Amino acid sequence: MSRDDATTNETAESIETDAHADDDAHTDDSGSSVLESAAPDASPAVVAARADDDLPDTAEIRDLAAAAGYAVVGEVTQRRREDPTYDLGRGKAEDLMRLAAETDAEAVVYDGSLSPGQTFSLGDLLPTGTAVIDRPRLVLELFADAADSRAANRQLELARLRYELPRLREAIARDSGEDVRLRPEGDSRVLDVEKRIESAERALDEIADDRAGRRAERRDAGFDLVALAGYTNAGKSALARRLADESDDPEFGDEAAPRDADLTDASEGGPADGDGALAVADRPFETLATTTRRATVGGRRALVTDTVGFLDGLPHEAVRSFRTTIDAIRAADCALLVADASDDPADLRRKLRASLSAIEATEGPVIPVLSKADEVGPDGLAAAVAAYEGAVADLDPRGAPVVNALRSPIPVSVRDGTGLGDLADAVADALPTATASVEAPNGGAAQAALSWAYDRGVVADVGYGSETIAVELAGRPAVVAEAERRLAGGERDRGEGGRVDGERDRGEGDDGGPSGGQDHA
Ligand SMILES: Nc1nc2c(ncn2[C@@H]2O[C@H](COP(=O)(O)OP(=O)(O)OP(=O)(O)O)[C@@H](O)[C@H]2O)c(=O)[nH]1
Ligand SMILES: [Mg+2]
Repeated sequence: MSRDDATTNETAESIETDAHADDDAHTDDSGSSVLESAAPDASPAVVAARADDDLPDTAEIRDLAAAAGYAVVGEVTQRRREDPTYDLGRGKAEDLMRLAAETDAEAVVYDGSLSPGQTFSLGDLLPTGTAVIDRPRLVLELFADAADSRAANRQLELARLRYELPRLREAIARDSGEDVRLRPEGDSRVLDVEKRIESAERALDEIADDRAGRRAERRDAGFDLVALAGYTNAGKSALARRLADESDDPEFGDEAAPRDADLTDASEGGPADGDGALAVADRPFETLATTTRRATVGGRRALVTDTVGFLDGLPHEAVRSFRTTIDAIRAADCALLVADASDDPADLRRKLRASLSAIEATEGPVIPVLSKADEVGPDGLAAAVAAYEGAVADLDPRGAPVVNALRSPIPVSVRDGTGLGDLADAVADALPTATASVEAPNGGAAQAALSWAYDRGVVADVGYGSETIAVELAGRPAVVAEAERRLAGGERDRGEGGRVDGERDRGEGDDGGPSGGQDHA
């Protein structure tokens, strides 16, 4: 059945084997067909999806399933409103059961969040041994294979426990029937999971506190914090590599980076939180932990943090579990929201909406980056900008105040260098900046202060008079104020920065945390 045929009537639905491998498929009597070639080590799975208004597009769930090690051997899709029992309508769920049996599927990969009740009902309907993997569970499986740092493991554990808890409650309630002794509340297994959730939350709080402390230290050392955010596979890591001071990117042909260029988050106890590798690949969730590297952006000394990608269709709880990513984006002095300009505009809009909803709010400005600009012509770029504007219009600023922090979108290609200069200018413009002019008697003290200021990247110009030096300072407000104090002999108190001009000064405190007041375009 072709997709066009299927969409011609109101209850359009379809059952197919792998549409991308039609050559290998034969059609049987029931209208479903069987795919005969699957990777030998991959588990056969049938993909199922339902959408309210249109026949669902299964490209993304297929990619995710493949990345998690499934070979998609068939597909069942339906346009229909949600059914409370199976999500799919009963007839369609029975079709799914038959197709799963026919293909010996080890799993049904469901493109959506199933309630615990729906998961169990579908599991009961499917052949024994066919697992029900909904979208959030698929993501947990993907991460389970690769999480190898303390933070990533804790986040994964928390997401998994939050996912399991309502399902455990449902299982106990189902077993109990009329038996009042078997009630989920008070059941030792439920209490145990609740306890483990609390402990995982506490552990993550500690990691988050450590990271906040480290952000403050890095700001005190004069660094601007720039975070790369965006949907999975948008091109974040490729851009992070490009911005990093010395790139070791084999794909884009730059020279190798010495390891000490990486600012590892080694105290997290694992390599994935900052081994500096910044892996780039055309698959979802290549990056599973945040990584921070030094960069010079628009003349500013910055630390660029690459983050874990967002994904549409995950419950809020699951997204919240990935705190290190969310925190890094929210607390950055400037975040770059990377979106793939070569995506179909409807997909681009959906992915941007999902990313912005997950971010919710930031402390600093957000620069939208339309990546992979080399893959689209001027019309494609215009369509991407329109999709971006559509996504912003879709969101309510009360629920997602981040939309008020957005600057103008910038098309960028890491491959051919398009837009990188514009991006650097935009970042420099978005970062909190103060300027000051100081004249100090030339001597050992002034030279020491000057060297301190150089180390923190805030010296814009130095003029030598016969007995004085005139220093122009520009950079992070707190650092400029401190440099000015040191140059002036350290007599004045910190707060009385005197001639700090304070353009776009965000009133940054000594802890380096921006405290509001920034102007958003
Ligand atoms: N043509 C083109 N491809 C790009 C560009 N930037 C990234 N890509 C490709 O896009 C794919 C995804 O890039 P990544 O940098 O791994 O994307 P990501 O956002 O870090 O993805 P995750 O870590 O999986 O969330 C890779 O195949 C890159 O080679 C670009 O400027 N042009
Ligand atoms: Mg990445």
